[in-house]
Order: sequence, then C-alpha cells, then structure tokens
Amino acid sequence: MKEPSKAWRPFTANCCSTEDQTVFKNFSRCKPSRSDLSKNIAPLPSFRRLSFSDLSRSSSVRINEDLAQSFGSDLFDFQLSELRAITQNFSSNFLLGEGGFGTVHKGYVDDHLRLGLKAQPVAVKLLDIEGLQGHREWLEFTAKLSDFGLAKMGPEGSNTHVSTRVMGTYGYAAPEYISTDRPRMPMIVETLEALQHYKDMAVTSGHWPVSQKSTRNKVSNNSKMNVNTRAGANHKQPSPVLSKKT
Ligand SMILES: Nc1ncnc2c1ncn2[C@@H]1O[C@H](COP(=O)(O)OP(=O)(O)OP(=O)(O)O)[C@@H](O)[C@H]1O
Repeated sequence: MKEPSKAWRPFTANCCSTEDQTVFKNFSRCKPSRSDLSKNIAPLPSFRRLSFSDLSRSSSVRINEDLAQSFGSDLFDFQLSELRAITQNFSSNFLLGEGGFGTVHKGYVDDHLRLGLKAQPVAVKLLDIEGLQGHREWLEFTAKLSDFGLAKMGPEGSNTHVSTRVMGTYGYAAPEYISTDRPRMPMIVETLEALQHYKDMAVTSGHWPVSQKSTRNKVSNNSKMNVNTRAGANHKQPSPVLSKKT
C-alpha cells in the first residue's frame, strides 16, 4: 500500500513513495507532481538548516566556522555545483516557493554525497542578488542619527560638557531633560522609543500626544503627563503633527 504523504521537511521526512523515485545522474531524487509543486508546503515549525554554500570562499569560511560551532558535525558545506545537481540546476519545475531572499528549490541528496549524510529531500534557497532583501539590503544600509533639533557637537579637548539651551517639543522630549536641563543617555533612548509611539497616536487620533495646555512643570512630571489616548477621535481633523510639518 502506498504510504500516506507526509509534510515535507528537509532532512527529516520522505517526500514521496519509492515508486515515485527516479534517478538523475548520480543523485536519487523525488519526482514531485505538478500539484505537489504548486502546493504550499505546510508551515515548518522547527527544522534545522544543516547546509549552505555558494558564498564567496573567504566569507563562507568565517560563516562555516560560526555555524560549525552551533551545529557541530551536522553541518555540511555544499559546493554550488552540487547544489545545481541536487536541484536540477535550480529548475523551475522544482520550485517550492519564493521569499525575500530569492527562490527556494526542492532537491534530493543521495547517500553517496557525503559520508554520514543520509539520502533525503532538501530545500535549497537561491540568493537573488538583485533582490531588495539580502545583499543590497545590507550593503545599502547606512545608519542615520535622527535629529529632532537636539543634536549638538560633543565637548572638545578638556571640556567636559557643552552648554546650550533646552530644546525640544513638549511630549517628545524626555521629561527629566526638560526639568533638569541635563540630558542623560537613557533619556535619549527613552525619547527615541517614545517618539514613534506618540507620533503614531497623534497621527491616528488627530491629537497632540500631550495636552497643548501642558506647562513645563506638567511635562517634567512623567506621572502627570497628559497623554491623549482617546479612542475614536475625529479622524477628519488634520493631525497637528502632520499639518505642522507641511
Ligand atoms: N523547507 C521547505 N520546505 C518546503 N517549502 C519550503 C521550505 N522552505 C521554503 N519553502 C517554500 O518557499 C517559500 C519561501 O521560503 P523562504 O524561506 O524564502 O521564505 P521567507 O522566510 O518568507 O523569505 P526570506 O527568508 O527570503 O526572507 C515558502 O513560503 C515555502 O513555500
């Protein structure tokens, strides 16, 4: 009797019955039907990625070392030519799906490929170097410091601090900064975190994140901060945050 089909997972389950298995060059492989290929394979709650390759040699050596520490002897480093053979040259017939990094192809390794590596189906992800995710995403990433009108050049030489007047927007600036005139690094981090939250509230509710009647003292006291969280605010009213900027 034909075995019931199992969810296909690389390195863990069979993808097809014996009679469906064909031989391609020296690689055994499963011959998935068109309907199998068009099916989205069930979510994979946990599976181990045991292999990778196809990076430039120098970078892959370093990554190999890092991954080897995590995976130990379970890690197999495949050459591009091997991956090509496994996936029938990344054939579209073996396409499983596509993610942000590129296409994912079904393949099958036989038990002659590596000592200790059992014959099994695998999924091979092919990096799309033109893709927005992956290479270009990281190469083009440039860290930027957002400037809310508060950025100042740091002290030079033997100076320990820079004197300047308190600047910032009520509701966005850290309350301690407003009250003490002295910024501390944790305040800056808190302010950056709070900023996006307050801005979201302002944009969606059409109200300032703090009451415009807030006084300096009110703002300086975090517990008294009058944050607008009213649900169902009038969305037709232009957001003060947006209208102020335009
Ligand atoms: N091991 C697998 N078995 C079966 N199908 C898979 C497997 N891995 C990926 N796929 C298929 O390929 C598609 C894309 O997978 P991928 O891992 O690239 O998705 P992603 O995590 O959204 O993308 P990325 O990692 O590139 O950001 C999946 O939606 C799935 O259909």
